[in-house]
Amino acid sequence: QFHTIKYEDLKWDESLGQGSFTRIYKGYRTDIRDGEKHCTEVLLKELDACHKNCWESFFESASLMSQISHKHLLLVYGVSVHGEKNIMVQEFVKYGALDLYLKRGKTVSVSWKLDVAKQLASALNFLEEKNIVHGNICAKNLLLAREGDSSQGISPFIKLSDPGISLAMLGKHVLLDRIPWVAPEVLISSENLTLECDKWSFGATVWEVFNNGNSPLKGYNLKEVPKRRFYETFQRLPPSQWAELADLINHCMDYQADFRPSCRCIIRQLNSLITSDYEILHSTEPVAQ
Ligand SMILES: N#Cc1ccc(Nc2nc(N)cc(-n3cnc(CCO)c3)n2)cc1
Repeated sequence: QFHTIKYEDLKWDESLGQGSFTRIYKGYRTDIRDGEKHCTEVLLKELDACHKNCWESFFESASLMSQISHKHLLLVYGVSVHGEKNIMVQEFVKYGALDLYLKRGKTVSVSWKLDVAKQLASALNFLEEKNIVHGNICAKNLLLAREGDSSQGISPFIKLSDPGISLAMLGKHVLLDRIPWVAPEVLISSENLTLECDKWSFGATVWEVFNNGNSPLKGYNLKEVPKRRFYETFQRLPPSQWAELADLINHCMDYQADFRPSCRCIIRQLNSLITSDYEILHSTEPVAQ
């Protein structure tokens, strides 16, 4: 169900950070194709040795991404096992995780943000049609392959990363850390992980993109108020001043899973968001009059 890659064909470069129970590195993979030696830039995602009991879930995530291909889904070349090391070899996506890109203070236009939302919605629609639940939709798992340039009319290009270790394997504290991306019903039991949960996470991710990568509950992480209160009191994320966008986000983040919109409905609503007036009224950069 996935390609195995020889450890000796991999070379580690700099460390790029970490995910849940994993560390990521820039790296290179040498392979011989049609008699020629190729050296490809790759992203090496290594499962922490102390969580090696999660290796099945780690490889399940790799296998999921290897079995389906879509332009907005990350390409996973395969996996490599070497002693205690479990490594997923992914395509190296040029600009990395979208949350960090946005936090770095890159000003992007409203239409740039809408393009990203539409691309994520099309990836989700593809998964929904195949009845595949991702389970970890968030801006950190959106990878930016092309920056885009609104002055040249070039749109950004994102790829949805692998879901990583499944929620069922993660401890309660990791699940609490995923509020408000994780759907409320999943917090009760990871058995409740369905396609509808990805709609909830989609809403939280669109909120992040339109709030320049800011964490939705930044002020909330105070110790005295446990994050679970956010769900127990049916709270909502601070609404965007763009009413139609706020409605779409709240519709996706409906506490009733079956009230959440289908992907087709999400795509229709995104396409109906007219950027023109909003762009002029609210854009940060001056719009040519
Ligand atoms: N400076 C810089 C820079 C960093 C990284 C990349 N490239 C890349 N390619 C991938 N396939 C996956 C990731 N990645 C990043 N964070 C996660 C964890 C959350 O999924 C995964 N980054 C490019 C530039």
